[in-house]
Amino acid sequence: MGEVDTAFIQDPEHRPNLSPIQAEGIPIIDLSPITNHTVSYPSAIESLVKDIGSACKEWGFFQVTNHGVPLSVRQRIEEASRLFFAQSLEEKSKYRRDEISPTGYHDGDHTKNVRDWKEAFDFQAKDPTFLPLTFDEHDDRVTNWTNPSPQYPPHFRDIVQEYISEMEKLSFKLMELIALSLGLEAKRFEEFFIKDTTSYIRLNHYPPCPYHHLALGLGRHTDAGALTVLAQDEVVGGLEVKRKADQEWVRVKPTPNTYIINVGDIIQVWSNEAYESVEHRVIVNSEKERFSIPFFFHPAHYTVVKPLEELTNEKNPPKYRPYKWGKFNIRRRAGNFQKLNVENIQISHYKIA
Ligand SMILES: O=C(O)CCC(=O)C(=O)O
Ligand SMILES: [Fe+2]
Repeated sequence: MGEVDTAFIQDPEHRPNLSPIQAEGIPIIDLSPITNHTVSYPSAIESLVKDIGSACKEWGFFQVTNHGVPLSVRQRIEEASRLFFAQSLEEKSKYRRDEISPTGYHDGDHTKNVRDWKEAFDFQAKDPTFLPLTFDEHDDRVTNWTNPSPQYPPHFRDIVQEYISEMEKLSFKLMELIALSLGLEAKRFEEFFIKDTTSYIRLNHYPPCPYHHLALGLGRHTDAGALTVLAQDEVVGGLEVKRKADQEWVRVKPTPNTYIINVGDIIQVWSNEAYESVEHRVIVNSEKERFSIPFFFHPAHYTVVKPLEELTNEKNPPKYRPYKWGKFNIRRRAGNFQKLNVENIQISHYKIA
């Protein structure tokens, strides 16, 4: 990534704190009541739903154990990610994302107009994925995105696809628990994700950064989708979450074979802010590289997102105007591509004042 480049330098108030607060409080939730089929007491599920509800309310984040995702599937994708990024830039650039085909390799992302110290590879869960061609509200044209197929490492596509299907299974289960925790039917959200999902996986590689005190691996942001399921590197931490209780950045300590879950902007809107999509960011390390793999669980592009009727009433009127998910999504992704002169699209733009 070359020499010191001012594009990476964060404003002083957004620079990392070099003696971070380690988060003890981010709840670790044991999913065995739903993954272990011998456990079928309603009371076990009931307390699980309660724990998920409190975590979503208090943190917007939680970690899961006994999640049912085979460790071997995770190890295979982690290995594939390492092998892919270890190649030369020339090789990786053969699979570079562009405005026409926005999946694949990229290393020039910006978050809030500051460049992120990382490289990444995006892979859609459905191939092809249908999305609006432009973010112009009046343009109904739809396009399809397909995934590139790197030659190396061997079986890359199969490995990634196998992992994605595990992530989808887990996400459907989590959405059921979240629905129950909001007092809704377990399958309330299912219809939005069954057909034409726009979910995708991102392989992230954060190389060591010589000016880690000035730059970030990924600038502060909320996730735009419904849910994110993140596999964080087991050794090199770096994810920081803005603690709702006091607005301090706290570091999420890596725990082997757990997934970090956070609710995204869509759940914030559906729940009419019962649950909030919390800001997070990634710190880089001066010596060690770090890898992570978020899975972004996203509905079909034509989904109109708005506060659910069951969760709003006269006393608690809708806090957001309806918006089309696909338009919002591609506008956000376009903003990450390059430096814009305007602020990137945020969910707050749809807030009813
Ligand atoms: O790398 C991480 O730990 C977090 C990544 C993330 O927040 C994102 O890609 O949206
Ligand atoms: Fe994120």
